[in-house]
Amino acid sequence: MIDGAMLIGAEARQADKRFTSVDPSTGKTLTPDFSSAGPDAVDAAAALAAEAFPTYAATDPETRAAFLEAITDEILALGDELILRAMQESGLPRARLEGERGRTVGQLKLFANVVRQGDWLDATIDPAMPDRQPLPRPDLRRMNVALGPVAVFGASNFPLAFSVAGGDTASALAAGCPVVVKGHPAHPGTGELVARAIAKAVEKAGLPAGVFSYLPGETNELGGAIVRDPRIKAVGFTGSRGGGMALMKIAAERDEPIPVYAEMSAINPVVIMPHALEARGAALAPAYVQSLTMGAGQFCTNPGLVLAIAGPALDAFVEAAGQALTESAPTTMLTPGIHASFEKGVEALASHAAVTTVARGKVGEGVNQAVGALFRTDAEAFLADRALGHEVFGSSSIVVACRDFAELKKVIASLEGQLTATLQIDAEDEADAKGLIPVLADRVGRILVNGWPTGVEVAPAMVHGGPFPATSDGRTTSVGTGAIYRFLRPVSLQNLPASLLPEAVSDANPWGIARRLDGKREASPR
Ligand SMILES: NC(=O)C1=CN([C@@H]2O[C@H](COP(=O)(O)OP(=O)(O)OC[C@H]3O[C@@H](n4cnc5c(N)ncnc54)[C@H](O)[C@@H]3O)[C@@H](O)[C@H]2O)C=CC1
Ligand SMILES: O=C(O)CCC(=O)C(=O)O
Repeated sequence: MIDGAMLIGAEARQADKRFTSVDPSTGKTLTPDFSSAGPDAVDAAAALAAEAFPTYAATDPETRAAFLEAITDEILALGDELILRAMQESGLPRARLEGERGRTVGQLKLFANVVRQGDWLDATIDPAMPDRQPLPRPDLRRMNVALGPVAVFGASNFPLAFSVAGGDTASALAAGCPVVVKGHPAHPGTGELVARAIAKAVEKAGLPAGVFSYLPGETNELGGAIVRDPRIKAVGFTGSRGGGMALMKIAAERDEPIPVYAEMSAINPVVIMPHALEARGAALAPAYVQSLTMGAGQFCTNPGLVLAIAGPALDAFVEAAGQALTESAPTTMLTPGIHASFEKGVEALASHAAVTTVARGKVGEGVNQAVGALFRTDAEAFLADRALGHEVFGSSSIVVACRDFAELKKVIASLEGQLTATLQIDAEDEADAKGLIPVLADRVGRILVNGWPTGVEVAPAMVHGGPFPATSDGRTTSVGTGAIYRFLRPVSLQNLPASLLPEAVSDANPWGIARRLDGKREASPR
């Protein structure tokens, strides 16, 4: 059911102030209208979350894992209503949204297994050494504990997998943190459906209602009020650099500053190494254009920058890429605002004196259509104007021709922090590529070879992060099992009698988790 409510724990409430969403493919306003949550709702949701925190954080792994799995059941039970609403609100096609639902459910299940397996607790026991000279060693036991209620800002470009029940929510709930979601105003109906599914799972699991609340709204005041609330202890965010920075500032200025894990902007350099360029430059073009234009280019992993050494092989690549882009179909963007900012970004590049427009995609009928754009410049111009390295969110990319390898390295070193870097290499390029790895690792969260950066695997070894401004904290990842560590902190317990020890570090190990005992990894009892 969608009736425009906000969810304060189990309670669906309507706010007097309302907002609407639009179908970006038609520009028409959708029904119903939605509650625009105000300060009272923030206060009530944060109070419930704080009340729920001690009980929820103390749940045993099996209870918490079963709850995460119950959320997946409730999401799947929404059936086609969820997909149809998400299609209407985002302009994304059915197949993409069905895939995204699969990813959302898969992420929750993955975190359920993570919770059961127990490595996230990092349980570490250094037994007492009462006879040690010159001083005895105390009994020390360390484990991770949940931070407290977490605010989650869903992303517009993944209305399921990075939104209400997305990776931030899944990892925070897995860590034992209640979640207050600030719903993205571009897909409030989708958000409400998923929020109601989570609330049902909370109820069925017999957990305190404050484990999850959902606050829809279109104002910056709402987001600010959630982050300012003293009961909120961490923030997960995916969106614009401006939005992420604003929330970081608010969080830092609180009486008690809190961490903000914001994933913001990136242009994801692709380096085509000389032998690969020579041998198969033109052949690389179609896959590059496909990665660039997929989903109207609305991925933070979109390949927005190509670096290579100038010459006939690069010219052939650019020509083939231009040709492929010319044939690319226009695609509906997520919101009128995102479309307008894409057009503005493309216009700024197109009118730049040092930039050539190589090609544009097909122009279509209708509103909010992304027409792909490919540009070319040289390294000197790129290095002289930082604006050329700013993200244009959508299917826009710029090829930078470098004089030689030294200049190419200079361009890489000049880049802001990025989510990804891609190397296209042949066997003969490997020696030079090896030298680039540390330079790239200094700038990005993920380095990939002979692939394309869009499409992030949800896996234990994934890093979807990177130095600022790709994210606000390059020590973390927002995708994959590592995302749980953003919402945990270590606590050391010294000389506690057995009766006071939490299960995770008690001698009996009733949860059967793998631990580190006296510096050595214990064999996993599982
Ligand atoms: N890094 C990424 O993955 C993504 C980046 N973007 C970028 O963001 C632009 C706009 O897209 P949106 O999804 O609308 O992102 P946005 O950053 O404008 O909004 C994201 C969420 O943060 C809230 N918010 C934004 N600014 C705020 C502020 N100053 N104070 C409090 N709350 C605030 C919004 O209400 C929304 O819930 C795109 O054109 C693109 O450049 C968008 C989607 C994903
Ligand atoms: O490419 C993907 O699968 C994920 C990209 C992403 O995280 C984003 O666009 O926000």
